[in-house]
Amino acid sequence: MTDSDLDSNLEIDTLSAFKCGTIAIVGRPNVGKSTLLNHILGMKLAITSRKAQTTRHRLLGIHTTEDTQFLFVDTPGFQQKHLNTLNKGLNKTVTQVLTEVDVVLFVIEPMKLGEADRKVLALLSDKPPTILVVNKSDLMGDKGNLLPLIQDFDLEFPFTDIVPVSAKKSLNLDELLHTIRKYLPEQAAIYAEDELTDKNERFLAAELVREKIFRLVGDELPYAVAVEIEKFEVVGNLRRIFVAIIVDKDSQKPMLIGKSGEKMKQISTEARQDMEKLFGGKVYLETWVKVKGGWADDERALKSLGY
Ligand SMILES: Nc1nc2c(ncn2[C@@H]2O[C@H](COP(=O)(O)OP(=O)(O)OP(=O)(O)O)[C@@H](O)[C@H]2O)c(=O)[nH]1
Repeated sequence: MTDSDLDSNLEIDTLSAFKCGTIAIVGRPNVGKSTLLNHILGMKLAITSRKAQTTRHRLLGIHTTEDTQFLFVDTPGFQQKHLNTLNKGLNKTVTQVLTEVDVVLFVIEPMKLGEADRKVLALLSDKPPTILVVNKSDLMGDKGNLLPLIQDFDLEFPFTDIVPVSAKKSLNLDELLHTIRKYLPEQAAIYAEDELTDKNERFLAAELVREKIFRLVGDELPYAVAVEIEKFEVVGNLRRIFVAIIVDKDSQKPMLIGKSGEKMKQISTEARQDMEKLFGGKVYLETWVKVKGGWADDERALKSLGY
């Protein structure tokens, strides 16, 4: 075997080494973080059980390819308005998560950075490599417009890479994954490929209701809301699920329930449809709102609700 044979063998080894690591997706509301994750995961479920996981952080989704396992971790929303115990805990978690992952994706829309973007940017350190993901590139008519923007961004933060994508149209997502891969450590996969759906259904049902509340009710309420599965019965292919949505104060009830119960109905319908898709069978879902005064300030209550 010649030296050059050896070199090329080494090269093949490095190229095919399996990589596996954690990624956090951050950005101000509405830039398309969830859409991006859902499209990377191929519309598979973007949540997994927090109980059965072996990584330190709560996982949102796993994407496994031939040579890489991408573990997307949750960074609970950064809140400044209401600093109760829960929110303080969440803020601490987000900054901690952002120093512990292997790569951070900072997502923006193709326009100059605004105040809300800068608030998120202020949470980042230059420790894990941070990729600037310019989402919604499909909305940009002339690609040349991106250049002056990129020069601006470069001055604001030492991004390691800049990748334009369209999450909604699944454009350039392969390039993004390829860029992320560069920064993941070489190690074997932590999860089996089918792990994503092999989770506790009670937990997943609660997550789906929580997700709908986040989506359908304004910005302020969700941090004062917890979701408790009171009963979960399986009868043949039918699941009967009874869910209490817990709020802090009576005054928060109308926000959730909406005019003549419209909001609550929408939350339940959309959550039920997702559950049926996920569980592959019919779901009977009953939801109601319960007031538990001061729950967000009571650390013991938080623990009992799984925070
Ligand atoms: N045109 C276009 N719209 C997009 C794209 N990605 C996301 N959107 C839209 O942008 C809106 C916000 O997307 P989300 O994925 O909910 O944004 P998010 O950052 O997760 O928002 P929060 O949950 O509020 O933090 C939705 O209406 C998406 O359909 C894209 O690539 N192109």
